[in-house]
Amino acid sequence: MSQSAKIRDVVITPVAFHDMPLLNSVGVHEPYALRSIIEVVTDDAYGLGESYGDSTHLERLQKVAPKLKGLSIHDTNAILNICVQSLVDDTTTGGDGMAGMVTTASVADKVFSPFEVACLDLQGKLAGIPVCDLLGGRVRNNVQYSAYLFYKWGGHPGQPDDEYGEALDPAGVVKQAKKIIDEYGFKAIKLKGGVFPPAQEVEAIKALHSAFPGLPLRLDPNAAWTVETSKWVAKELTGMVEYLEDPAPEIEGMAAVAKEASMPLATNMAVVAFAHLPPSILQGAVQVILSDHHFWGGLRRSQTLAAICATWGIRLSMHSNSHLGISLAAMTHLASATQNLDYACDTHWPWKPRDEDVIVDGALKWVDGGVDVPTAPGLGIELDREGLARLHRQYLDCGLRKRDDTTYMRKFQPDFSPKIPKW
Ligand SMILES: O=C([O-])[C@@H](O)[C@@H](O)[C@H](O)[C@@H](O)C(=O)[O-]
Ligand SMILES: [Mg+2]
Repeated sequence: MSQSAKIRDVVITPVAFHDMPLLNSVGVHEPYALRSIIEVVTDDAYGLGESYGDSTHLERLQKVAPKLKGLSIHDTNAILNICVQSLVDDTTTGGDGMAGMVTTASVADKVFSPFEVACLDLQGKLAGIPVCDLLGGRVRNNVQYSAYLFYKWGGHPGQPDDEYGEALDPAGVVKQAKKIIDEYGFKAIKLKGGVFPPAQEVEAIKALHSAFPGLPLRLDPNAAWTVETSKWVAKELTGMVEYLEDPAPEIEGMAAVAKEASMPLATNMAVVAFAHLPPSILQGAVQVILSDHHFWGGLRRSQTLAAICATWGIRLSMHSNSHLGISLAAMTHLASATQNLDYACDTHWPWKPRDEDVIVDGALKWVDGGVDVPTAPGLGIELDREGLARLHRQYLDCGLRKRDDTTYMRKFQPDFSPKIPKW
């Protein structure tokens, strides 16, 4: 093994960036979102990964990191094995920055993912080729993302309104969509639901349908509806949405809705690990899987998921959570090199302050609702050490150590219940 392919060090830095009060079925986003930034270091270079920033997840990353020293950046199978073995007794669920919405993803896959991405970044740098080439080569030069709308408060309580302001009814949602689309040029729209009674959210989709005729729409209540309610919504929105995302909980609930819904059902909650695929396929529960390399075990395992989906006629989209530029770069390389990942991907990018990131500006270019796939070696991004230090300082000062949308919501609405299904 050449010296420069050997892992000399792994550095994990927790960071926090400002977030807006976005509403969902489990509560509301806190003023800061947490992430972890992973640097895998060789003698000559570094590779970057990004993951969740909750303390439980950070502890898991820290447990694995020292064991990677001395391994080759090409031996990602050995890295995965170390993750599996180190975490075999870890049966705690959650603790990963998903606020209890995704609870059954594999712990080892979540921990492995940022190390794998960082190794691919290094492999690309070493070979002088972009990560998408390591993944089979780009099939698209620009990866499309959707306008990801949220019901939201005007600002965090006690603070002035943010640049997006309030969106609590159909008119507010349409106004938000116009602002986001004007700025980014998105060509598909997703509304995060599960916040208001379903009839109100149906009205919001109808308002979007009139305001943006022809644009593909999606509604995602994060399993806040019963099977019967889901069937009613599906009927109301026939011909208006390209897919309905996680209307009801669990594979069985989705399967029952799928029997009657006219549109495809999509998920990032019921099917979130390889073990969920057989029962879901057997029951015809979902027609679209929202992949997410952060919990499906990295970029290559996401491509394995893509191959399984292609085999079984399941379509692919991409899920997101609040994230920074390293994740956006990784998502973009993956989608550019995965033929059947052809729905516009989700991203929380517009909700992040433009001046808060850990990568040097300019590498990721938004063009016509998508990101141009970087052509520089590796992920095509560089670490902005000043930005990293600033967001790490923010992490230390903000006091948050896990994402907890429910507790934050209860400060203002003490009787709030995150129980699903709600309606
Ligand atoms: O950011 C949020 O509130 C979302 O609800 C997120 O946590 C979900 O995981 C996600 O975007 C989804 O599609 O379910
Ligand atoms: Mg979803």
